[in-house]
Amino acid sequence: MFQLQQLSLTLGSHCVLNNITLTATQGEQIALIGPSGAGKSSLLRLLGTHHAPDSGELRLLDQNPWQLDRRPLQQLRSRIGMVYQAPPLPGKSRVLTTIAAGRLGRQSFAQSLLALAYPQDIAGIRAVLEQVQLADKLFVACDTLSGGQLQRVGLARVLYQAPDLILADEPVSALDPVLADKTIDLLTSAAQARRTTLLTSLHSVDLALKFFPRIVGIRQGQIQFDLPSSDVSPALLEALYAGESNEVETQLATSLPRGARC
Ligand SMILES: Nc1ncnc2c1ncn2[C@@H]1O[C@H](COP(=O)(O)OP(=O)(O)OP(=O)(O)O)[C@@H](O)[C@H]1O
Repeated sequence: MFQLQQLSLTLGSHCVLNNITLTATQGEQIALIGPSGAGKSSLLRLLGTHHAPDSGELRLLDQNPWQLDRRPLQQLRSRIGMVYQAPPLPGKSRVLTTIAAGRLGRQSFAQSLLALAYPQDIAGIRAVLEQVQLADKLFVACDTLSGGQLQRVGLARVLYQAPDLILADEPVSALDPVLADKTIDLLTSAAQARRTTLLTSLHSVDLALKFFPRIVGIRQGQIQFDLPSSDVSPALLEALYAGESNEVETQLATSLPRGARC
């Protein structure tokens, strides 16, 4: 499904990912945990092809995205679903249209225009909204929703897209604990039903251990452990989260000269 081999990423003058080796097979469900600034979002964005690595090898759905032309790269991206902490949804757009847009990458330009102007599959869109308990919001504009509701619309859009790989970055950060639990349950169940590979960053270690069979701990841009959840001990977690995130960022910022690479 994806393979990262000794991969490094520098953003600005920060070495944000350093020598990452990570593999996932089809249908695997992995939680990514670690302190703030550890590099979780950067790793997800790199897998989502928003960042190109400085060095190392990346295989994504059996392809190297950075060797593809524009059209095949677009097709590859349409097979990846990103769930964001704050989904970049167009405020004036209705929820119905926003969710219909989840499938645009798989359609022709003409089909896409038609689907946006006159969404056909209203029953299918309503069904995914029901899953995130927002069926009553089908026709409302996105800018009338709360942060937690927007997060769930973003998740519904990816469920509707039905991609081969879901990359979720803090998908429940705006939800209360009960709803967060239900939403991660839904995400993992939906992924399991379709054998979709799922990589999710989470600040809640409890949710990670409860729902994910495999846990990857990341700190200062490096993988600290990659273990079955049953093997993640309190000592490992203490070491992973030791110190302040500010300290981590300061160390990364000061350890490299401006413009340096990992
Ligand atoms: N565009 C950028 N330019 C320069 N540095 C960046 C950029 N994006 C992220 N960083 C830095 O990369 C490091 C990792 O950031 P990232 O957002 O991946 O961490 P994270 O583990 O997701 O943190 P959080 O849990 O707080 O969301 C941080 O030090 C951050 O300041």
